[in-house]
Amino acid sequence: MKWAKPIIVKLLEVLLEKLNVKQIDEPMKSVVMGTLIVNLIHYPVCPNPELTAGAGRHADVSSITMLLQDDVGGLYVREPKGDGWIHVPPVKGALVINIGDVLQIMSNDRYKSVEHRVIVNASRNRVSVPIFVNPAPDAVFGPLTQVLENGEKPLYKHVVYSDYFNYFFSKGHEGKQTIEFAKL
Ligand SMILES: O=C(O)CCC(=O)C(=O)O
Ligand SMILES: [Fe+2]
Repeated sequence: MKWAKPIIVKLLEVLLEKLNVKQIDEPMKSVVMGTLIVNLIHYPVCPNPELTAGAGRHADVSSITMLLQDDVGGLYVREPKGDGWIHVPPVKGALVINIGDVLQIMSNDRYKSVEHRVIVNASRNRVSVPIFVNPAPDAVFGPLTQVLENGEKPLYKHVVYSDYFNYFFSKGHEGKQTIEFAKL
């Protein structure tokens, strides 16, 4: 986490600057990076990948997710337009950065969280290490005043992060459905 944190801060600074947030102060920090969670995921080899849920289609409930994947592959993101899936090929030394629902909501849809899924491999085990950059559980987030200052209509209400998180885990993965929880 020591090496990851400065990269996370830099990425968030750049993304938030485009939303007119000049500096990430303590309250903003608690919203965009109040909780950092590292997962170590093992996808066992499976002779019939099409019969197995590696990771069902979902969008992350993070502000951003930073993912290190090994060289097996199997991560797919939804095509921006259409129903297809695009493989995210492993690139040695590269990290995959996902936008999560929290940034989509805060940006009032300027940024879009990416729907993704994982298909397991028929001949090799796969390991991935995502870092979820989440709000603190008690942080309240919604469309930023900086984004709405020109009279733009908010598309989302303000929600407590733990409510959003619990809603996500209360049901199966169903693509980008979770964000409906915060829709106005
Ligand atoms: O294993 C991966 O590549 C992605 C995992 C994932 O999407 C998740 O844990 O939210
Ligand atoms: Fe994910």
